[in-house]
Amino acid sequence: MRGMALVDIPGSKSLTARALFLAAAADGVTTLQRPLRSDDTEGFAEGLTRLGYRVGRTPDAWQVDGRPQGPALAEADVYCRDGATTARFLPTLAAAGHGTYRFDASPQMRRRPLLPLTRALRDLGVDLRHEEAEGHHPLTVRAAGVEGGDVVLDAGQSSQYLTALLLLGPLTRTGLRVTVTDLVSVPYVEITIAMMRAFGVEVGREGDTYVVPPGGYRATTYAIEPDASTASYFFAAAALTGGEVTVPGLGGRALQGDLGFVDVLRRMGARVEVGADRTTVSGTGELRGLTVNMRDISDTMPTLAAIAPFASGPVRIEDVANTRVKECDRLEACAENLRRLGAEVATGPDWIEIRPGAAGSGTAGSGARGSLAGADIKTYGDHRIVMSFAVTGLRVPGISFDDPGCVRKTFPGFHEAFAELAKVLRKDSDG
Ligand SMILES: O=C(O)C1=C[C@@H](OP(=O)(O)O)[C@@H](O)[C@H](O)C1
Ligand SMILES: C=C(OP(=O)(O)O)C(=O)O
Repeated sequence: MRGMALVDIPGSKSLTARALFLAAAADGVTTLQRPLRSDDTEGFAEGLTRLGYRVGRTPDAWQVDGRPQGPALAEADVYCRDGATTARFLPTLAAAGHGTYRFDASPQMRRRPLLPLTRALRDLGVDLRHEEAEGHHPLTVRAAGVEGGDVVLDAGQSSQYLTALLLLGPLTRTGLRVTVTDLVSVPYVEITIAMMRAFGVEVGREGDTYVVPPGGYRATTYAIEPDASTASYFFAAAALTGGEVTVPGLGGRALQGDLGFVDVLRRMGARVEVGADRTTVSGTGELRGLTVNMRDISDTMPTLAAIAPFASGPVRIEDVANTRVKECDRLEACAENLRRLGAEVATGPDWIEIRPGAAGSGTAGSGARGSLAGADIKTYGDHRIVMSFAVTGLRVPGISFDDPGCVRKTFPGFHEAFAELAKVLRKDSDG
């Protein structure tokens, strides 16, 4: 019998970060139900606390006292850890207040860019200075409120720049018009707009221009969906092993574009059912190669790369240049680790191609089950490298990680949860 599992996935990082921003900026007290408890989101909540917001936390819900006028403290020092949402959204929130706010981040996050966002904030009159490298943390915002107006933004590296500005819009005196010259990860902007609506703000669109009215946010009670990027590892596990995984709470109504990863698995041969409020992926034994554009869902690129050697044909993932400026250079990290396992891989500026089976094994086209060998995966402190190659580990014994704990960024309990799933999948394939 095939292994069947119902997997409870923790809350979405992206929804939790946005909800914390919106709650802090809203007029009134907001309750977030089922927020993600992980290093990124706890870092975000801690950052709010450092700015003087009150964030009450119980295991199942967080409560935030909104302050439409901005941070309660006139001075603060905020450490954003590894979280890009924290490092990009919080200085933007602070800009709407009055005071001097310094932001720093981990060495990993310090390396990641934010210049297009800080330039746009400066264009809007915000006094923002980078302390060391231009366009990187640490930085200081001397905030005196934001008037609003028109701004042009290149969000070709990260949609988070646009999200930050959209979230800021209702806190400006006259509203914001943001014209984008380029944009990646579009579904994340759609999440932002949908969540702003839930907090009482309607974002308009005129071609490439996003129009945000002034007037502030309304507090609410907001339930966080399970994290669709996290769910990708569990869905991939089903497709890879011939098992079946159902994730409740993520279905047709979900806001997150990363649930679209199941469409990739469907194209490869898995059976996929997306209900209104749950999604099931069943492996069929077939895993076909494909060429796929992952510009919209690039957090799931490593998930696909990690199962790609088991496909019957080449897997080519395109238009994912911005995965080079995530927690690590994910295209090279995936390629390097796949090669450590013995797979044949090529990369270009914005693509990766993985050939079936092991390099030089002459088994191309057979899926080469079993021909890869275990290795110590170099994680570069990237949670997604660990979680992705844990999926590979369902078929390749002897995989270990130089930093397994970095999953704390989005899913501290990942290893326990994944071991549970592996047990279910293994038990049923044994018996
Ligand atoms: O807005 C967000 O919550 C996110 C946007 C995406 O980043 P980019 O827009 O930089 O691709 C995604 O990779 C990240 O994990 C979360
Ligand atoms: C890229 C990621 O995170 P962030 O940009 O929010 O740090 C991620 O979670 O894969």
